[in-house]
Amino acid sequence: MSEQSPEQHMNNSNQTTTDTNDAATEKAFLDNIRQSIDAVDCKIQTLINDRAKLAQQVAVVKKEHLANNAAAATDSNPIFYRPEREAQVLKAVMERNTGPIADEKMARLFREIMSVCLDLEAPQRIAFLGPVGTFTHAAALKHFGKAADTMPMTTITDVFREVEAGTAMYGVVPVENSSEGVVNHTLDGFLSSSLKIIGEVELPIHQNFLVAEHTKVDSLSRIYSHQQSLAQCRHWLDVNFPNVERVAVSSNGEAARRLKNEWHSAAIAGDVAAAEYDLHKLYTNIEDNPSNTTRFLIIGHEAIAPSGQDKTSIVVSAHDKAGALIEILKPLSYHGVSMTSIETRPERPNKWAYVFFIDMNGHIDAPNVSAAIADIRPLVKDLRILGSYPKAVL
Ligand SMILES: C=C(O[C@@H]1C=C(C(=O)O)C=C[C@H]1O)C(=O)O
Repeated sequence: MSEQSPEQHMNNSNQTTTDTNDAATEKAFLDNIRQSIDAVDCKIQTLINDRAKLAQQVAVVKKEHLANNAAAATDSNPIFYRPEREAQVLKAVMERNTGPIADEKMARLFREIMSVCLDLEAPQRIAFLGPVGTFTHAAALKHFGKAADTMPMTTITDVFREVEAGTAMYGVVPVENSSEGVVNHTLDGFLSSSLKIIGEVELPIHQNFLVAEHTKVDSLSRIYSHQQSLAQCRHWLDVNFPNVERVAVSSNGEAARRLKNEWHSAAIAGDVAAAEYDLHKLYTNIEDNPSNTTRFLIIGHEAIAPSGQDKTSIVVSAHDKAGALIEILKPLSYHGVSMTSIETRPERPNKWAYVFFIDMNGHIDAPNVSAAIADIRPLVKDLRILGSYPKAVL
């Protein structure tokens, strides 16, 4: 170390004193603000617990109601989950929000608080199209919150079966993707099941390029993903990894899982898979179409009360005659009900016969919706109401 003159030393120590003073002032400021944060946290914590206690009171009322109506009850367990009420709570949070936290982020915080409150009333078992880390898993967590007990299923049919059997209380299945179209397995599931649609959830599909800690990024020889995700990132892959083999696997979750034992592979998958398998997001939002969205349905047994902003889904089996579809749609227009989607599926086992899945705005309890459906009934071979449910809020 070089010798310093007394003068230099003095200068240095003056400098240090000033720094120390600045640092001390800053620390005092921060300590002060952090004490205020601690005080606010204390209040928030007490209030969240107050909210949870109120939810427990609601649970007691629900149980008493069931006990008092035991003769009429079809099930020995009360229904704790109320999607229409949850949708109203989330909408109210967004409407009264003044910031600086964005409306949707604030609603997501409340989504998690409600999830924990509902879990306290009764843990919710939710079957979803697995494995863990798929977009359907992300949709289940988005809809029910992280306190829900999510159960991965191998196929869409398994999700329907678990909910029918009561092993799971609700199920989450994909129904349509904005670029790839409808998921036929899900629509067909309703043809052989009496389950209802009790909710919907939309998820923007953002893909990440994932690597593990041990991955040698310079020597990649394989990129795993579900074939739909590989297709959604085709252009990005052509530009960035034109010479690396793309391997389609059964799901994005499976793609992420494979990286555990392979140092020369990468995966394309969403955030839930990255977190679940502890992977690093080397590149984010690599999908070619940034507005790519998938819609999922929540299936269950109960009819849902109106939330104020609802949809109704029906499936009709049309007569095999010219103009049948036009006749079916006329009552919707006559009663001022707006149709949000229509899908056609073959009515198996009848060859060349078709069923139509029709979604419309409004709850079945709304006079115009029930009148339109009443007018459609005599025009078709069969009509089933799949459910009325709150429109996706988040
Ligand atoms: C508290 C209730 O039960 C559940 C929990 C909710 C909540 O935490 O706000 C809302 C609806 C239900 O899913 C209720 O029915 O009001």
